Amino acid sequence: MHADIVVLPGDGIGPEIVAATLPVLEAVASRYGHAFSFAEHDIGGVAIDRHGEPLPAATLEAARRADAVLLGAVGGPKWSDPNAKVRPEQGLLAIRKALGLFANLRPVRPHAAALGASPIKSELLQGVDIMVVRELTGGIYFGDKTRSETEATDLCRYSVVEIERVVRSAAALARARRGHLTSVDKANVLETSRLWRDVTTRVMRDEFPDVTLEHQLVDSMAMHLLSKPRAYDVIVTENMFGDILTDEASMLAGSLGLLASASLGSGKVGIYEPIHGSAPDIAGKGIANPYATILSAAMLLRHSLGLEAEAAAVEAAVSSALDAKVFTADLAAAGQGVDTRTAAQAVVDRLA
Ligand SMILES: NC(=O)c1ccc[n+]([C@@H]2O[C@H](COP(=O)([O-])OP(=O)(O)OC[C@H]3O[C@@H](n4cnc5c(N)ncnc54)[C@H](O)[C@@H]3O)[C@@H](O)[C@H]2O)c1
Ligand SMILES: CC(C)[C@H](C(=O)O)[C@@H](O)C(=O)O
Ligand SMILES: [Mg+2]
Repeated sequence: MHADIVVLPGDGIGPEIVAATLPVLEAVASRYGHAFSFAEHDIGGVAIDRHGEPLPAATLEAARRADAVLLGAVGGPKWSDPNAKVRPEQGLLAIRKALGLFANLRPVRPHAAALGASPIKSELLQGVDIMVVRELTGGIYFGDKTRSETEATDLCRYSVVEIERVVRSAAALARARRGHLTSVDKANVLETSRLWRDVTTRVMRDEFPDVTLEHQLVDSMAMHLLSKPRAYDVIVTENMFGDILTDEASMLAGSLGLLASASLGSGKVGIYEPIHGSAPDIAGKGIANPYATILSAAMLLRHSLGLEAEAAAVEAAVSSALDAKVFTADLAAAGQGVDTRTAAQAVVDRLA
């Protein structure tokens, strides 16, 4: 098949991990007889520097026309002045919203060879396989904001429709997996969470009676996630809770550099990006872990291009590289670790 992939490297380690991932997609294309074309565009801080805005119209237009979007990361100290008028992160939020990507799938599957990198006891991690579905275009991220000399506000708003559609996405995934959905909210305090709980209960009762539903408050969820991670199958939650819980969940896998994501809507185009950020502390050193981005490319093959065998081959190649202890510094023993390109090459070699 032929596919047009828009590539948005962004800032910090973004260009490094994206450059490491494109050869993996090229290797897939050559092994399976596909033709992928890559068109690079600016987003985030680099777009502010070059175009004065974090999401240039040309970037959004290209993304709309593409089959899929592969993104690195945005942001960094250069653009983090609290009084700055425009921020790199606005570009990311704007493209998610503009493309209607309301469901952000973040799989958490600790790999046996990397268990030693996790601060959690290995016996709690065996067999952990969680899919977090984070609502991505609503909630406090997108509500009205105000700021005066003496106070500031961020409005948290959810509509019934916004909750229904993401719960349906998560429940469909649960049905195809182990049949269990955990909905995370703060219904003991927040009105938006009480609506979330009511809508979720109704959708599950009426449309997914075969999927078991459990409600969990977000604070205790943060604890249970580390103390009994095997108890979870699919977790669905609102935007900010999902952001925070998935960075926490990365510690089950051993590194933020291992967690991939797919941002999906009702159309064909999705954005595929690691869950981590631009990692300013290691940017430019060539040592970032590329596996999260490579695994995001696997999700791109699966969800936007429908290439299941190819996606599975990329995942198997990453697993095999991990089995062979091809570890970047975040996974390796102190003072050790291969560079970004070496890790990515190990994946390419296994696909050849
Ligand atoms: N999707 C995105 O583009 C995205 C996501 C999160 C944060 N950010 C932005 O990134 C900037 C930095 O944020 P932060 O430092 O809080 O979070 P971060 O995720 O960039 O980094 C947190 C820690 O994890 C490490 N890390 C992250 N990715 C890694 C990788 N692939 N390999 C090895 N180590 C890795 C970093 O070195 C750092 O120590 C901020 O501007 C933030 O807004 C962007
Ligand atoms: C950079 C930021 C806007 C973003 C988010 O909060 O969605 C990031 O943390 C993520 O997880 O993708
Ligand atoms: Mg985040």
